[in-house]
Amino acid sequence: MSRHKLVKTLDLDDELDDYDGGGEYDNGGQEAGLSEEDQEYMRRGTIEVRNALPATASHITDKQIQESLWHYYYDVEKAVKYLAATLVAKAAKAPKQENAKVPKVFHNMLQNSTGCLELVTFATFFMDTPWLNIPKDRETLFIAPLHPHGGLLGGSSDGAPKMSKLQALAASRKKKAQEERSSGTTGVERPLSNLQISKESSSRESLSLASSASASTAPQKTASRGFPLRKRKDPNEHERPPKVPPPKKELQLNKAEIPEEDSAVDQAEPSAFANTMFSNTSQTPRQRHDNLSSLTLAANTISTAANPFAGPSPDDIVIAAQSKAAGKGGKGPPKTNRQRRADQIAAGVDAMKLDDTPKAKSKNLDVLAEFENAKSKNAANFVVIGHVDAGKSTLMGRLLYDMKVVDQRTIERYRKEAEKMGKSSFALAWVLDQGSEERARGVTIDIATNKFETRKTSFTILDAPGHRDFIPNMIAGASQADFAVLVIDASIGSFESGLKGQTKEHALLVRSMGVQRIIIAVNKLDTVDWSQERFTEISTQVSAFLTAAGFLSKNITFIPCSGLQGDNITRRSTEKSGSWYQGPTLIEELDKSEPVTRALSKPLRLTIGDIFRGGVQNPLSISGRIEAGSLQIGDALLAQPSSEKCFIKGLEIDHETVDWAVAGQNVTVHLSGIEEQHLKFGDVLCSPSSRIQNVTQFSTKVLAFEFLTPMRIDIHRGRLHAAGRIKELVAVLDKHTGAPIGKKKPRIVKPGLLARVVIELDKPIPLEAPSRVVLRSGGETVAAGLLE
Ligand SMILES: Nc1nc2c(ncn2[C@@H]2O[C@H](COP(=O)(O)OP(=O)(O)OP(=O)(O)O)[C@@H](O)[C@H]2O)c(=O)[nH]1
Repeated sequence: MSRHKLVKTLDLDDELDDYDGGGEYDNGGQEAGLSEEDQEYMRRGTIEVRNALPATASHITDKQIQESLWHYYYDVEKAVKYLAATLVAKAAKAPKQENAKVPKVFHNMLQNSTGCLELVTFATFFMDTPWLNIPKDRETLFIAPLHPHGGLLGGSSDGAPKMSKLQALAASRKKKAQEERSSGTTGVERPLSNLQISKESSSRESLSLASSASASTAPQKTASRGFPLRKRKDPNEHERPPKVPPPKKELQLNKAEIPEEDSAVDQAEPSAFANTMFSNTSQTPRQRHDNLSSLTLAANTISTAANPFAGPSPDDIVIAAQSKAAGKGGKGPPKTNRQRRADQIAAGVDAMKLDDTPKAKSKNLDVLAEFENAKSKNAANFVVIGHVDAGKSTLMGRLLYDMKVVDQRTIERYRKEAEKMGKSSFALAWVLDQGSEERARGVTIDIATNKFETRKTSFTILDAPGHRDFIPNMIAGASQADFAVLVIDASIGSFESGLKGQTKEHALLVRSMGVQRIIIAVNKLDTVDWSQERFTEISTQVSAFLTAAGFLSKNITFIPCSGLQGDNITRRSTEKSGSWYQGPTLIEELDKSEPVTRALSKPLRLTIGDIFRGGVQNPLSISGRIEAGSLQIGDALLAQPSSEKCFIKGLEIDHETVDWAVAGQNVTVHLSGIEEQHLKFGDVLCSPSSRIQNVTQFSTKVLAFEFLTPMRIDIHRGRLHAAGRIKELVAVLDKHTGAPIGKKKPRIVKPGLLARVVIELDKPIPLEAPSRVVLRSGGETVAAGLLE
């Protein structure tokens, strides 16, 4: 039978007849609403209650007994107790008085349901509830507050018998202020006079304010390591008369142009805040800084301008008293309010970084000439890619161990710790997987970098995570790589599943990001008894795929190995069954790396890979790879997209202090004149004279990995991730010539096709041709390509 038929056969009237309305019983006739069973209970209960009640309860009606029985679910004992306590005991008292205590609302409520409320009170109604029968000696004693609250928090203090000291203090200030105002002292003069910071308190402030005007001498480099120390303050500085800062524009205006309080109300000057928010947007960052600092000053001024609080606030008094009490024998006398205010201003100004003069003097080196003369080793970065658990970290751990970068003792320690976690096989991987989550999960999460050197080359390893969830981190690593090492798990089943998984995706990604050379480590060959057949099978399949992906055969090398056992990594395999391989070991193949061409003479581009605080006096530092150009200590930099200027205070390469660095090097830069909030991963540092532009739209030639339509996407360029959308599919392109083919503006681009698309970004980001970008959507890589 269909559901419709079922519905049709329902007789609504019948259904409604059966419905009793959900109520407990009919008010009009209780008996009428009771089932036969209930009626029997009620009859018997009434008799039992009647018998149990004392003779003095003869006035209690059957209806009242039945009400109580109904209420107590036919519990005779409770009903008797209730009736005795209410109707018998209270009968002696004046019913009028009792009723007067029952709130009307309660009357009504009971009237509706029981009709016998005139004898019920709150106390009696709930008297049988156990939590109310508390012995007298255990009852809580409520003590009403001595004085009602009032005054400061908005309540009226009228009628309050006493005021607290704080309230009294505030009230007296308010009064005093009103008196002052009526006697002619304007609210503007006071803050201005407050700005004349007293000699004894203003050394910090004057230092901060004056420092913007005076160019500081470049600090000397520390002899030890890291980067130059901040310029030490003159120890006698605080004894000198303070340099009074040049008055700020807004404040001068206040003083000169507000003659009368009334007119000030009518024709108020724009506030510092308004100036900052609505002034010409074309102003320089420095001007914005100035405005902001004015804002801070004004904010401090405003806080002191409110006359009732011109003196120490009640909080100040309490804090001062506390510090006095706590600070007996402490660090000197508590500061006065004025001193504290001066400190606040100084801190505010400090925070605004008025002083963005370089902290380090440039040696004005000819960096390119220095680089030529240095005859440094060839340097190469390689990214280690492959499907999850292919053995990438283990292989690199082995390499570092064999190259004596990591010692035996460390490996033993890792082995013991890993054993405790039931992951002893991961001991070598722990050399790179340093994070506790990585170790606990046995999975690489973020790029791990490490270094080792051969006679010819200084290598930087970028160990990428294999898990698909961390592909953005892999992209970040790949963007810094000169070539790639693709690790493949040769064990049965793993190679096959890896090929479907990230083996192909990673290889495609690195190729799309400009990597041309790839070394394939066919790993875990120990698990297939060094089968040459397996090695050949894997090599053939992968080679076909890689050439299709655009790698030239001459740039593809296969090496059979076992990272866990160390075969063919830095030494030839000692396995008999592996003797068929006579090719190079991994390290020999790595050492064949050609010197990488560096964009030395191009404008500086340094993408921020990491931001941290550390080192002497906690400077703000970043690290990343210089993609183009060069830099040296003392250079001015511009951070994009924030367009904030900063200065190089110190430089480090491989934990060694250096004076300069060039394209291709991974560098740590200690910065001055910039706050952390103006920097993000993926931001670009450039030279202010040849800045990278922030863009909101760009055209790119991409290889589609998935179907492309006008859709939302994430754009990845190294560490830079940004949200945006494919605004337009311009054309499908010929893979060899790059010329448009088919119809213009296709509605969809199929996987495997090359296409030109226009991307629109949600926010401006620093991008320029010929950057390589990866487009991802819903956790999938949908395309990768080159900015045009
Ligand atoms: N038998 C054998 N096992 C290996 C070899 N290399 C790695 N393994 C094991 O494979 C597992 C995964 O190794 P990892 O080095 O963490 O793999 P990974 O590719 O770095 O993993 P993700 O970075 O998380 O993708 C560990 O249990 C290793 O001990 C090898 O050559 N032979």
